[in-house]
Amino acid sequence: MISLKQVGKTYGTPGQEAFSAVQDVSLHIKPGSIHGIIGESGAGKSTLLRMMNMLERPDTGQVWFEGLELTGMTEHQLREIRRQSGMIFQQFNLLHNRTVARNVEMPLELAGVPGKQRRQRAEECLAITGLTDKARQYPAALSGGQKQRVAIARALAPNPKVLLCDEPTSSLDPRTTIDILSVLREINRSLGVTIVIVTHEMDVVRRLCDEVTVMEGGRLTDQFMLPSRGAGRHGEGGASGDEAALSPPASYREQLLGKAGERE
Ligand SMILES: Nc1ncnc2c1ncn2[C@@H]1O[C@H](COP(=O)(O)OP(=O)(O)OP(=O)(O)O)[C@@H](O)[C@H]1O
Repeated sequence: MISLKQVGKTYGTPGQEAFSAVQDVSLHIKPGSIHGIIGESGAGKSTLLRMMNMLERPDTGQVWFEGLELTGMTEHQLREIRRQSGMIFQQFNLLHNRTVARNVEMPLELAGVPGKQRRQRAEECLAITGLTDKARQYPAALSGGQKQRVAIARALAPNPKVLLCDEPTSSLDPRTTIDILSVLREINRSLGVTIVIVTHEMDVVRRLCDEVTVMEGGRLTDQFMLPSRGAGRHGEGGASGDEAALSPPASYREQLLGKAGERE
């Protein structure tokens, strides 16, 4: 699905000290999987995610998407590829002067899809995320969890193969986090959409992911599969987001596999 081959990214302008945000990372995202990228603040997780659809161009290495090498493509060529990869963010990024339905229609408008088709697709996507009754509301009238559902519906509108999720639950309370994770899980299960999710919360990985990559100081320091997603694995709490954020990266494997193992 997506392969990163020895990618690296350095930030900085001439005259400033360069900062190496990601170094020599190789990673393969399997089709149909839910892949977590976990690590502390500044570890390079978002940069890595944004390189997957070339919103951030790597300085070194290659990015492959569905057998196509993106690294040499022009912005014009990348636009089509980006339609196949929806993105969602911590802060939802909705347009406040548009209704919920018109937010969801937005990527279709940009792609030149005719109005009737757009409205129909927006309805379908809002049904998938359980927001049919909110179509005519404005974002200001919605809760955080509902706003994120709108953002997910909008990302789904162009029928992407993958959803790239950058800390999608970090501004939500624990109950709403669980709701959003179940929406993502259902999208993966019923529509076959591959999901890549960046998070600093151990519990998000534990509840949702099949495989996890650990980032530390711009480098990939560990990668492992999680036991198959069963009722036991989803049902229990484990470390809270705050505890997880304080955990040293070296212990992610132990904590994730240990906790999952206990419940098996
Ligand atoms: N556009 C930029 N210009 C300069 N430095 C940047 C830029 N974007 C990111 N960085 C730096 O690169 C490093 C990695 O950032 P990145 O956002 O990828 O990390 P992260 O693991 O996602 O962190 P967080 O969880 O806090 O978002 C950080 O030190 C950050 O300050």
